[in-house]
Amino acid sequence: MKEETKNTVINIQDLHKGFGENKVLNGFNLQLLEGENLVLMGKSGSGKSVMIKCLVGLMEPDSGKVEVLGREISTMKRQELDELRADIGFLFQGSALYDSMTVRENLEFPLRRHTHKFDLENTDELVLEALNNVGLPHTINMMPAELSGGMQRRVALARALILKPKIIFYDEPTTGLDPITAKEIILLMLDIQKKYKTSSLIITHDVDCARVISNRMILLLDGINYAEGSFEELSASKDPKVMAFFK
Ligand SMILES: Nc1ncnc2c1ncn2[C@@H]1O[C@H](COP(=O)(O)OP(=O)(O)OP(=O)(O)O)[C@@H](O)[C@H]1O
Repeated sequence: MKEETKNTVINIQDLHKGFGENKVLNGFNLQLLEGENLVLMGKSGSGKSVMIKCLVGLMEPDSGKVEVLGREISTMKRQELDELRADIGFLFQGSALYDSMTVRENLEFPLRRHTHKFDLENTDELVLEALNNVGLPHTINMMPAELSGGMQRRVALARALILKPKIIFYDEPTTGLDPITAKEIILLMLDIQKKYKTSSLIITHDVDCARVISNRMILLLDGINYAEGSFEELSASKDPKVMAFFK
């Protein structure tokens, strides 16, 4: 399929957001196409989290357009936003599993929050399907503390997938993992994209992760989408500011 015929699932145009004198986003643009793995790179403090918060309606932009799955976020009511969030899976930095809950309970949690989308009678089936997707069905009754870091990340991925989201946000999916486990997570992300045709926005500093997973990349610098292109294009750039991302 040609790129221009694909649907745009996220459309951010001319986004501005500042805190007093601190102008964080200064006319930032981003389009995520259906089925695409888009990697967003930006230095610490460049505004990646601020952008994600604007995307899911947790922060109000100063100006600009933010559309997710064809809907303008600023016009949506609280309940509509909640329903939209059921179409978005999150994999946060450091897994963020609930320590006091078993793996099963962790996975059931999003199902209970979004009963409009799923029938709770199918919970067991959905939990097992999600765990099978990440190769960990045997951990269902274990506590997060009993799992290795890589296994916790995979369970967190299963939890992000359980609502069969149209879009997944990955925030530093490989941070804190050894290179082999990081690679396993990246391959799993690729498998999942193939199987469910999800569109993914991946925030990472990990150049290897970006190389393997990205169809396209955006570099966030000085509050704007400073550079955009494939990994090959950007990593061959002679612009010192772009080169700094690939060192
Ligand atoms: N609620 C807030 N109030 C004031 N300033 C904020 C708020 N949230 C974020 N900022 C500021 O916005 C800037 C961007 O922060 P943000 O958390 O988006 O960075 P980031 O790119 O996600 O960084 P990291 O890679 O370290 O997670 C920082 O200067 C931060 O201090």
